[in-house]
Amino acid sequence: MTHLIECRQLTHSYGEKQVIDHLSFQIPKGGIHGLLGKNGAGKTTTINILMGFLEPSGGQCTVLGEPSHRLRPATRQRIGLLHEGFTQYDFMSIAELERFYRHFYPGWRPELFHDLTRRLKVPPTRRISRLSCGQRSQVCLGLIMAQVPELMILDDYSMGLDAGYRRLLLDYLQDYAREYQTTVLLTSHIVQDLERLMDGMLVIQEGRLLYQASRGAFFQGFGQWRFQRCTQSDALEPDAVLHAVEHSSQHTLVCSFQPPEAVRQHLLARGLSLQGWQDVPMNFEDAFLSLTGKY
Ligand SMILES: Nc1ncnc2c1ncn2[C@@H]1O[C@H](COP(=O)(O)OP(=O)(O)OP(=O)(O)O)[C@@H](O)[C@H]1O
Repeated sequence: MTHLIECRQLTHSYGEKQVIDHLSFQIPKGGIHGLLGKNGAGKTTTINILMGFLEPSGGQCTVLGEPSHRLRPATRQRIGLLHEGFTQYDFMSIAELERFYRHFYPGWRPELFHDLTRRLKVPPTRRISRLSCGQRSQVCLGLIMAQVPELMILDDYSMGLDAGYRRLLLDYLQDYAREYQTTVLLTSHIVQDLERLMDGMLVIQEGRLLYQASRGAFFQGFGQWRFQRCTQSDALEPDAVLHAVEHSSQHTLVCSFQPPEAVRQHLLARGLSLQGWQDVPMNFEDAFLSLTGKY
């Protein structure tokens, strides 16, 4: 099996509203993959389908080689899921929860749980319900790491985490994925964190696949340029070459997956003079916003 996840023409509706629209993608074995999109794009719904919590209205979805809505318990054991920092059994203490979980996972590594939770600086006898949101997320991450799953799905893993712990986790997760050969699929709204972390990215918009590529291919292939705004540039619209067009008071900004010279020629052919033409460097957040649109 070369792909741990395969979705083909997936659709899903809540009542009349279709929120996943013929979504097809594959996640190969190995690496850290970002599932990105704006609020309401369909990320959590997709994860709920992958985990079998929702049966898709149409299309196929296989996870670890099995249909996602019919995963066997033994297959589920190979998947570690973080669901927006949520943990059941919040009446248990941190130590009780670790003892409870360890029975379900043959490869349980208590030292990985303790390694991540000893930084909490709260006693292990503290109940989960008495922890802050970020502390609870840290316990959840410890529970998932200790499982040493083949596939780790982290939905909004950064929820409630402070900057220091997020940084620690990014380094930890990269080493962990390499050492234990775990394939990671994650979502986060803190896209600048993902720039260093991800090997591959998958962007969904209104339930459809907008873009999938390796991180390197995205940065190499996607560019942004600006030039002086004029009457002709005000009339520009996205097309086969221009992915997006925006205007500030004095400039027009265009972004594209085409090489700079092809974009220039495309604009010159439309009669633009391209005065002050220059490349606009982008960090990952800029590039993500140019790809998906700001609002
Ligand atoms: N149980 C539900 N019933 C009806 N509509 C729902 C339900 N859950 C989600 N939706 C709608 O489905 C769409 C996709 O929601 P989803 O939670 O999958 O998005 P998301 O990409 O995870 O968003 P966010 O980044 O805000 O967490 C949204 O328009 C949302 O309002």
